[in-house]
Amino acid sequence: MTIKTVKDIDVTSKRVLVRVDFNVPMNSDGIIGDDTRIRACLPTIKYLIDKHAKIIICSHLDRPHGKVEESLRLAPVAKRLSELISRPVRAMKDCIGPDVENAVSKMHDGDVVLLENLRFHPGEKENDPGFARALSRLGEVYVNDAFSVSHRSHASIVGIPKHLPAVAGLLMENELVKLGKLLERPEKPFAAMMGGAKVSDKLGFMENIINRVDLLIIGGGMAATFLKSEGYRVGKSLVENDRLQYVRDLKEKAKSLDVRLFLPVDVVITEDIHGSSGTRTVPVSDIPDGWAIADIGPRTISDFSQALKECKTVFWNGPMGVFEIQEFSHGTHAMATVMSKLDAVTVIGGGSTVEAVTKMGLEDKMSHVSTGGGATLKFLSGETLPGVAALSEKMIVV
Ligand SMILES: Nc1ncnc2c1ncn2[C@@H]1O[C@H](COP(=O)(O)OP(=O)(O)O)[C@@H](O)[C@H]1O
Ligand SMILES: O=C(OP(=O)(O)O)[C@H](O)COP(=O)(O)O
Repeated sequence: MTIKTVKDIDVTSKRVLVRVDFNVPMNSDGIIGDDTRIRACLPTIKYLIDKHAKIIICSHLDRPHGKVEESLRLAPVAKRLSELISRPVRAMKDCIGPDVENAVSKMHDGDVVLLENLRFHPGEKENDPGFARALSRLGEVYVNDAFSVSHRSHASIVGIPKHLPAVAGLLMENELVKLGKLLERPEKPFAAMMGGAKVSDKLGFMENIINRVDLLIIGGGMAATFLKSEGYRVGKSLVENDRLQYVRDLKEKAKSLDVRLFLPVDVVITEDIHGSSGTRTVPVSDIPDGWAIADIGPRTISDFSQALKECKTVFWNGPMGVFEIQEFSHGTHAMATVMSKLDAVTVIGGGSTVEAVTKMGLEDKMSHVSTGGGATLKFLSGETLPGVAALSEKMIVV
């Protein structure tokens, strides 16, 4: 499939609606913890500025469940973007409606506006046709530069392209080219290391990636569901109780495909995942009721490190523990350090995983830092992302 990019169409003086993923870590004071995802979109935004387009940017932030949450407004992101491109970025109070349409109609060439969090409207997640239509009225051309959310069939991803010429942004193009190479011929052994907290989403993608990898390494918030499926007591750890049989089936499939599965053998536990109480390191068989897994333990770090050292290709998505809290960051830091020293193709993906690796200053030691977590996992499973399928295809003249 050959898709059109922003360079294949005329954007000069046009209203260009750009879907990005500015879902960045931000605290309650609006301080952005890691701006990687904003910087990643700069090539597209700067290209459009150079071409004198009118640039209307839209994004989600976190998961506000279809209603306004003051702490999830995008104004701090507009401020950061403005600093990065050294020009004003107007933050709108909504993403659709007469005020937005009015503001957009008054834009000059080279102006940049950032619409409010798309997920304040339930229509975004529901892919409501009316919401998609209202968004599409703002632009004359649509650019998808949000690779990391293109696994979601949301209105701004698959709905808008029904109404506007739809092309890929330069970040999207870069992700597809780099990850496409990995997908074509991954040098073996190929490992996927999975962690993080979006357990049910990522479990869904695992049954496909398992066909491609030789090793599957499970840590972070994914681990407890696997351990519980083997009969371990996991206290109040993050568990997807309705996916236990799915996980058992997945393990059977791994066995039949000769995929080696690595699970934690010891874990760091806590009574309070937010870090205010003490911690203990225990074998996975000794997790008391009322305690939760917050990180992988030292024996597990050693096992996982040994396993990774055998590999020629490694994809890692999802922190090994609640890395935002220092006591629970050792597993994530250890795996990042090991990956940075491997003689292998190393790909990391996902907002939190990239944040952890960037904070350690190790991003340049990886072969590719993908903005996507779930999206990258789905792409590397060989599935077409709905957001990519929705883009206009290039005509190849033979
Ligand atoms: N054992 C665990 N229990 C609960 N949350 C965890 C655990 N391990 C990691 N996490 C959390 O997972 C979150 C990131 O998950 P996720 O969004 O799936 O990763 P990514 O953004 O890299 O795709 C982090 O905020 C981290 O604190
Ligand atoms: O952070 C994201 O994905 P990731 O956690 O897979 O890296 C994207 O912004 C998608 O967010 P979503 O998983 O709430 O749809």
